[in-house]
Amino acid sequence: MASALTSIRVSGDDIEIVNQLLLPHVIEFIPITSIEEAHDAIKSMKIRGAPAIASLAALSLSSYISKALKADPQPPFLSGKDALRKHIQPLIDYLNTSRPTAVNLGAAMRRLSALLERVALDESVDVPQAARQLIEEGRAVADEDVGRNHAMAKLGADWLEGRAKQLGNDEKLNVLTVCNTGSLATSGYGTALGLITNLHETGRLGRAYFTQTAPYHQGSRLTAMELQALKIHSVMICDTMVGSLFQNHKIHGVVVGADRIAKNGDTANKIGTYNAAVLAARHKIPFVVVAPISTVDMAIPDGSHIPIEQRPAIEACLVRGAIYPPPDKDKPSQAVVMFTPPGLDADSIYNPSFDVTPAELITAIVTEKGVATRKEGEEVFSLNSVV
Ligand SMILES: CSC[C@H]1O[C@H](OP(=O)(O)O)[C@H](O)[C@@H]1O
Repeated sequence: MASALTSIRVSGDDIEIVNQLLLPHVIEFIPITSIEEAHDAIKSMKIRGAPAIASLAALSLSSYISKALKADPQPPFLSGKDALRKHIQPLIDYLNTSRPTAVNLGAAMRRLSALLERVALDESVDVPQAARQLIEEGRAVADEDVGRNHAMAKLGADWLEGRAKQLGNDEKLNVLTVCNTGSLATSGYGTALGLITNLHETGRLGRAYFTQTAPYHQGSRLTAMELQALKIHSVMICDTMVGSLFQNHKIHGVVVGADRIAKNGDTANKIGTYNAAVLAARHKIPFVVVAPISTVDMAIPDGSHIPIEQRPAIEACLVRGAIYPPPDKDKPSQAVVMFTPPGLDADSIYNPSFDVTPAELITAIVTEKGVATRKEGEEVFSLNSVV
């Protein structure tokens, strides 16, 4: 199978991430040696993608505890259960502030907080054992990701093929995706891009279309690179061309990832997803969300409760070059081009990083547990069977 790119590399306590701000022109792995560096990498989008940022946050906590134990078998925060809880919980809370919309990060941090609470209260577990359990749990968050991506990819691919056949289609499937949901957005294989990869590997894929996904260009910079590495024949379109594509080409499905799915199925995903969903409904094209169970937030009733991250105005003004971030006085970058006249400031730019697609525009929601569809005449989902 063709190699795919890797978002995170782990060797014992050592963590490296590929700096996604430099892709596709520069492939540079940078070490993440502290909780603060992990937080910065997520916030600045050196690493992005809902599952990938959850994995990095969890791994960075594991590495922190493991390295502290190796440096000093009795670090102060291991002097007792209370000290452990008082030291570790603020680190978990801090990691959770790095980006607001993707719920996978919050789910991973809640999972580690719950374990911390359990071991702190469990008198049968001593402090070193508690520390080891936290280390293992953080690593498990990342390790579990690839297997579930393969599972949801197959479930989604099989469902999409079945739906296409129901609609009288026996050709290979042409699908459109938005943003990047592959190995660079996860711990491997991907979610929506995993579904496309499964269709390719099983000889069921016609053509994969993807949008550039301005302003961060996850499509033209990252998805293009991943599909090339996977040797999948694909076609890139500008975000504004989705309607024309649907008017002039046979598309059997739109498959996208998610950052947070509300209890009723409303889904927050990369900006531009809602546009594609409205156009897919107009053209009666199945619209499929592919995401792990950790993306579903059953605590919120609908999409109006999902926090939408507003990104810095400067990011919306740049034509992506080889080198990002924007040039600064110490390191003038030769590759970044300002796309707008100077002087545009935060009040002149609207730059939400995500939008919310209402459940009524979504045909199916796929997790590693199954495929949910809306009941006939229903505008919302019941997701209990897939979480
Ligand atoms: C499987 S990645 C999910 C989700 O994350 C991406 O956002 P970002 O690149 O800003 O982290 C995009 O919305 C993907 O669909």
